[in-house]
Amino acid sequence: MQQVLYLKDASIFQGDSLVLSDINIEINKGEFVYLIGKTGTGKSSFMKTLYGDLPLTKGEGEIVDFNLKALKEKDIPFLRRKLGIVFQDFKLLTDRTINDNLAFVLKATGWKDKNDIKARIDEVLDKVGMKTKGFKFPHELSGGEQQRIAIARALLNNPELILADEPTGNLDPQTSVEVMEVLQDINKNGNTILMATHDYALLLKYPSKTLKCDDNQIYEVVQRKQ
Ligand SMILES: Nc1ncnc2c1ncn2[C@@H]1O[C@H](COP(=O)(O)OP(=O)(O)OP(=O)(O)O)[C@@H](O)[C@H]1O
Repeated sequence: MQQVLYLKDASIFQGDSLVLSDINIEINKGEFVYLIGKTGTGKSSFMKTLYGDLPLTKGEGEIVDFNLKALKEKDIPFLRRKLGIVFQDFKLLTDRTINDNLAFVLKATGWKDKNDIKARIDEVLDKVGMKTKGFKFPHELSGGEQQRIAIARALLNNPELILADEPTGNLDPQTSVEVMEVLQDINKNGNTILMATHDYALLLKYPSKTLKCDDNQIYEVVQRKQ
C-alpha cells in the first residue's frame, strides 16, 4: 500500500494551547477517510496542519512526500499543488466565470497552452457533472453546484490527496448527498480523500474508515457490522 499521509506521535497547537496530542495515523492511496468530532475538538486545526497553514512542531509527519516538520514557507505552494483542498464556503472567485476560475488555477501552476487548458477544464467539469455550466458566474449556481465546481477545481492538478473540510457544511441534506455522490465517484476512480464532517447521516449512508477527534486525541473508530 502506498502511503499518502502519516503522523507519528504528533501534537497540534494553536498558539500555546495544545489541541491534539499523540496523533498516530496513516492514510493509504485510494482510501476514503472521514474525520469527525464535536465543534472545537480540532478538525480544522488538523486539516490546517496538513496543508501547511499550521506548523507541525511536535512529532513526525509526512504528506504526499513532504516532511511536515521540515516544511518551509517556500515549500507550501508546492505542497498545495499535490493536494486538492475543498472548503465549506467554496471560495470561488466571484468576479469571473467558472471556466475562468479554473483557468486561473491552471495558469498559476504553469499551464500555458490554451487548448490544453480548455481540455483539462472540460475533463474536470465532466467528472463533477457540470460540463455545461462553465460559462456561468458563481452567483448563477446553487450552493451544491458551486461546491461541485470547487471539487472540480481541487481535481485540476491531479492531486495525490484531497482534503475536504466540512464540504457539505453549508448545504441542505439532499444537496449534501449529491455532493457526496461526486466525492464517492472520484474516490472510486482512484482519488484519495480525507473529509472532515459532522454530518452523521452521510457517515451512515456511505460508511468508510473514520477517525475521531475527542479529548485532545485522534483515534480510528471501529465500525460495527450492521
Ligand atoms: N486561530 C486560532 N487561535 C487560537 N486558538 C484557536 C484558533 N483556531 C482554533 N483555535 C482553538 O483550537 C481548538 C480547536 O479548534 P478547531 O477549529 O480546530 O476545531 P474544529 O473541530 O474544527 O471545530 P469546528 O467544527 O467548529 O470548526 C478550539 O479550542 C479553538 O478555540
